[in-house]
Amino acid sequence: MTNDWTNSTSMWASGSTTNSNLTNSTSQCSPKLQGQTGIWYGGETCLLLALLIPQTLRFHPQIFKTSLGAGFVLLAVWGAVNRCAMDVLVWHTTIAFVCLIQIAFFVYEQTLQIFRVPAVLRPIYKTHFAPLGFTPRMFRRLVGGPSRLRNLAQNQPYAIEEITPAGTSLSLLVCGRLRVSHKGEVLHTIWPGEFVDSPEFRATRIHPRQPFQVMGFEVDTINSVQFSNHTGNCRAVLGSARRVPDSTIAANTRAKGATEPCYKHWRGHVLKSDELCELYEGLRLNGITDYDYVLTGYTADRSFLERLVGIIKDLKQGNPQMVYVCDPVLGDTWDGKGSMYVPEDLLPVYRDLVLPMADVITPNQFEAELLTGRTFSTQSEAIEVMECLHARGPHTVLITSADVDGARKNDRLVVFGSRNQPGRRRERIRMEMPRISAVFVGTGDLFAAMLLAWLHRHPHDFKLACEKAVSAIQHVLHRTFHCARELAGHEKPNSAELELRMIQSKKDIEDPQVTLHASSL
Ligand SMILES: Nc1ncnc2c1ncn2[C@@H]1O[C@H](COP(=O)(O)OP(=O)(O)OP(=O)(O)O)[C@@H](O)[C@H]1O
Ligand SMILES: Cc1ncc(CO)c(CO)c1O
Repeated sequence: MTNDWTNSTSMWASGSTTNSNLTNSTSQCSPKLQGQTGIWYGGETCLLLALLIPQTLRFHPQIFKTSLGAGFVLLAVWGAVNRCAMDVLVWHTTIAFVCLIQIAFFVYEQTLQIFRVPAVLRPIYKTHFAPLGFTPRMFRRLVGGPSRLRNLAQNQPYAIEEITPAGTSLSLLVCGRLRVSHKGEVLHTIWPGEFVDSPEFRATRIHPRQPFQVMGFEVDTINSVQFSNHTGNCRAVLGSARRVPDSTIAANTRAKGATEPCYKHWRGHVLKSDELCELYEGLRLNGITDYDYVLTGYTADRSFLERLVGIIKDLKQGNPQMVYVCDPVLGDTWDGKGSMYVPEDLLPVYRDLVLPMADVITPNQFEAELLTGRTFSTQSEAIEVMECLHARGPHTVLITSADVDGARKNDRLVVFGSRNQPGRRRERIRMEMPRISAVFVGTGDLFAAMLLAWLHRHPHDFKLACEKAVSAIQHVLHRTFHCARELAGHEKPNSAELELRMIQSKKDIEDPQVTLHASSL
């Protein structure tokens, strides 16, 4: 044993000393010091252990570094007690020091970093992520970045079949429990630490351009007009400018002193009432007319509107639960003066035939006044007008933009809502917001679409549905305005620059942060 030791000592020394030194130093080593073989073997064993521990072991990196460090410490100690090997002492002390730093870093990562992970997420980290080799720092980056913590109130749904788009996210239940049910029947429970997905959902076609489809509705669209672009506010200035797709319109508009920009040209077609009937016939023949909602907007032709009323009647007969949401597009107020931008003979059709069929309507102030024959400039008058509209049929009325009590002068815009549904308490709300100094197009359409979607999601919370609908629109408009200004530089943004940023606002449409609150009246 002692002989072996002497041999191996010479081997260590041979790298750094000459043969004569070697002989010299070996001869100087006292037998007592040579007896420190235990330390040397201990050190070597630790190094061997570091190499041998399987990488699949849970704490492999820690054990590896610790036994490496311990091995080098022992070898350094051995170097210290053995005067013949100062170089061994220095070399191993350095390596041991490096190991020590690494171990300290590990300890810091594993113990201190974990405290920077939100307490509620620590169990998930320990059970799901630590075993995969995620450090707390990586986990923090994950939960702080692409994923987010969502709190659900008691009985608040996580996802609803047919509404929540399938396959857009994967979640892990952190605490509490979720019941999975289908048609009221409980299928199973999801417990903390289990993944939550919507695999049971039938895949819904999602086209991000369509706010409805983003919200999980499947939509069959019939274009009452097929235009190249939005005709915008030219209509409001020109009065009944329908079916005059002519560049002279824009020239005229500017000549009349319009302060806001609009597209100079537009081209396209208006769908004829016969064509509408043909399309409906196709749906009917295939038996695919079981709609939950129908939403109508811009219509430029009296006979088209009359046929539409017939179709709504037919659909309601087939499905008495079907909800008809109508945006009675008639005109708007421009520079304090209201004017119609559809033929005047549409007004009696809307008033006498459409309103009695409609469940929800979204007129602007001018349209509400036309439909009731009453103007309003105060809140109490607005309430009276909404009552008149209820009396004509719709249980839910939203006045999308109004100028009451001098709001316009202060660059503000008011939205009124009223719900008067049998079996429910009557509700009225008011929302007020700053008017953005730009003229957007398509906001009325977006309003009706958002209202339908959020009323569907929150059937028992009218106020919240209105808040979400209007907040979503405001997010879209603020983003649009901001982008348009950047594009326009020092100029005033034009119509093309002010096209609504729908795609960029997908998240705000799906889950709008409520930034505008409604007051109950
Ligand atoms: N300049 C603006 N500043 C702030 N919000 C606006 C502005 N223009 C429109 N909105 C938002 O859009 C919503 C719809 O308003 P808008 O007046 O365009 O509807 P509308 O006149 O009913 O549309 P339609 O042309 O379909 O009749 C408003 O409730 C408001 O939230
Ligand atoms: C052509 C046309 N004219 C007017 C309106 C009402 O904003 C719409 C709906 O946005 C439309 O499409």
